[in-house]
Amino acid sequence: MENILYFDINSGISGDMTIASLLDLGVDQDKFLEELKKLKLNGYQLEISKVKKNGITATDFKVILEDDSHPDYKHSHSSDHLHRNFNDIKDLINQSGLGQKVKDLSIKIFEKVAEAEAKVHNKDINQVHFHEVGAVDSIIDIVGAAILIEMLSPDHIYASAVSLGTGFVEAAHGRIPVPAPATIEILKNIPVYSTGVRGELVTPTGAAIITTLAEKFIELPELEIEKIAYGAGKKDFEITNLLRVYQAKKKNKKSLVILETNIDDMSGEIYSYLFPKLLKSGAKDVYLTNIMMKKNRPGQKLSVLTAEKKRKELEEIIYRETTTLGIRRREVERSCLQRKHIDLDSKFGKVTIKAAYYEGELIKYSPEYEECRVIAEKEGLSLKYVFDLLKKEAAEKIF
Ligand SMILES: O=C([S-])c1cc(C(=O)S)c[n+]([C@@H]2O[C@H](COP(=O)(O)O)[C@@H](O)[C@H]2O)c1
Ligand code: NI
Repeated sequence: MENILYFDINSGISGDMTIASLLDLGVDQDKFLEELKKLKLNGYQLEISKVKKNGITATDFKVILEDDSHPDYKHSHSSDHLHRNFNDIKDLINQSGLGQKVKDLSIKIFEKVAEAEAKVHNKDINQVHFHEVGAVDSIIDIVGAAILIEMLSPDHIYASAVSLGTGFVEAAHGRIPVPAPATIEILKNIPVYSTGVRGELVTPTGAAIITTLAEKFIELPELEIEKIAYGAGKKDFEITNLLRVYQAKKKNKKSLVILETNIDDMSGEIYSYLFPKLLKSGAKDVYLTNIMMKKNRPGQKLSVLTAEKKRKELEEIIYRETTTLGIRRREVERSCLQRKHIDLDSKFGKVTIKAAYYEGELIKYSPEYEECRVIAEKEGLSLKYVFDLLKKEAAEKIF
């Protein structure tokens, strides 16, 4: 089973909503606050409370800024927002006592905001001065989200498509359109939509956090939901302003890819060269099926089963080594038994026994074919005899 976090972004996302929703999952608040203190940042208080939004109980996370005469809260000319650049923020994070994973994740999130700001304002990433996003509350939101993710340590994080909002919002730059330019820049190539709700549902911080965390933006996949949590948004819109997150389990079904191509004009010798080459390069299985093709030509369907990360390399081999001009591909799910390799001290010496378990129960085992073949040849015995003998020995000595 894999641990999954799924963010349901039906009314947008901001930094404080992310923290609130993750806290609402029930993580140890004291430990979270202890970790945050490792960031050498002063001049703020945190308030974590339960609130009701349209009758739904949610966690609210507030950063309350203290007296702005504090050294950590220097005024800018235009507002009470501190102007830090990306390097200042990186230094602040790197000089903290936080764990390396939290530091790396926090910097990655800030980098997204910096890149987006640089693009929008046509500046170099290190020249960008964060306004709102440089302020204490955004640093807390981003580093806090990284701390909570590290504390929860999910195997995978997924999110829904992102609901954006419309209209205009007051920012340090003036009255800017919703989604804010930095927000929509960060959300390029991510599925987004608008239901026409007036208001800024997604902030640059929220966009940067979720695009850094989520592996995929997908509809809710097949999951067993264990906990449902709500993080409250500060503003009230015509919709309930909540970020919902599911903590769930997913059965360990492996997703693989099948590459297929039909071939009617290739010598058999090529296949005998191709098969070991594909297997050595990461194919999990390679097989042929006899087919009757167009123009009544008998042919072969070549099928190659592989993990997605090996797909491109295997496709290149198929293109270079065969006569095909095109390859079909489709994702397939595979379940598999847990397997163990066990050493057997047999009468022929050490032999590997492959054992297979279904939900922890041993259901089959067999001696390794290659090792049996070598023994059969060396001893002048039939392969079947060696197999049967070793299986019996394994039953007596191991199982
Ligand atoms: O300060 C920055 S980086 C900033 C840039 C932009 C652009 O789109 S450009 C917009 N804003 C607005 O500031 C507030 C706060 O955002 P947080 O991410 O800190 O919550 C929000 O309204 C943004 O649209 C800030
Ligand atoms: Ni900006």
